[in-house]
Amino acid sequence: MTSEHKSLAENIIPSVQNKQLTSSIPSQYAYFKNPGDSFALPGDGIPVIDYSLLISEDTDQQAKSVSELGKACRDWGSFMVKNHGISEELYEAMFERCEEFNSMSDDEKQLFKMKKDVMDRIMFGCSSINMSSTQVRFWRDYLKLFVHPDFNSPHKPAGFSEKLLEISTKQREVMKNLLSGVSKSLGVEESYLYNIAEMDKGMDFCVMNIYPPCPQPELAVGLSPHTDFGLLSILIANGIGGLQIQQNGTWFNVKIPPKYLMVNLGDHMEILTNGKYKSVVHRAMVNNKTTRISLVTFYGAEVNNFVVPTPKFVDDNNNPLAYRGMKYGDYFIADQSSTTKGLDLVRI
Ligand SMILES: O=C(O)CCC(=O)C(=O)O
Ligand SMILES: [Fe+2]
Repeated sequence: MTSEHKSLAENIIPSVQNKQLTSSIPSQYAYFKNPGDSFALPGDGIPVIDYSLLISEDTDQQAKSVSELGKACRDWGSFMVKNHGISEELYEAMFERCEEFNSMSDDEKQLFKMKKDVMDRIMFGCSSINMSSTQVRFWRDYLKLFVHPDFNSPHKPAGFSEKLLEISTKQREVMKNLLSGVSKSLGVEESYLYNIAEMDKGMDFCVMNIYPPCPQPELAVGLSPHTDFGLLSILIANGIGGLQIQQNGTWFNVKIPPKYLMVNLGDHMEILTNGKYKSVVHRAMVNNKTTRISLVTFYGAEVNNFVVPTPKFVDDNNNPLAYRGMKYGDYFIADQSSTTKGLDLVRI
């Protein structure tokens, strides 16, 4: 078993479970150089979209919500969603299963490690997926799953797969309505983004991030700054803070209230809109008290869909073509496995 396939718990935590020995992290996990580098302001101004209004039959209410959504996409590239109709109990039950997964022995978890490449339908691992592409290790374990068009999930712990399927199905509906709202906010037909990216056959990629308590949280990082691939990502966490998003160069702490979803616009929203809406830069912090778990689903195009800026958002004067086209599957593979990542793969 190579060390990157072991979980953090197996690699590091047993040796630090005895708290007397736990004062420092191994040097390859030291990310922040200065104590102020992880500073962020309170994210109280992060927009909140009322989903019930977005899908309301009342056209005035809906138009108001669409306009707020457009502003959130332009100003932040991210927003929270309330009144989405998915029960808090379902998410709580899911996080219980996530904790059970985390408590399984390393040998059990290794059943799900990457066997071939980043297109493996189920992948468990530690730190980042391709160790050679990041110099510093991330303080996290992950379980990556393709959940659409075919649904994949570990067969244990009991109930994990059932709860995840229920969440995937319900969130897909929310994603579809959010894309309708975003399309309307762009002045195009409501099914525009969904159809152009062939989202009915779209690749939904779900990642469970597990960030164990860290003895030096001011030095380590759970995930370094990045943007997500796909049109948008829906993120929930087990009530523990750690996510930070960047707006105009300033970092903000995200506190996701229970019953809310966090939504981040992804690179393919930026590409399709030729930069009118930007994917949001974000990172994950760790703490020294509690294991934080986040569950993120990246909603992207059909794997063979050639994603290219929409002509409507390109003109020779103020909006020259800013990104070259690339097949979604190729972008995903490159982003996950090469040193060139994210929009640098396609920026003109
Ligand atoms: O755990 C978080 O809050 C962030 C996770 C994330 O950004 C990701 O998985 O891409
Ligand atoms: Fe992310």
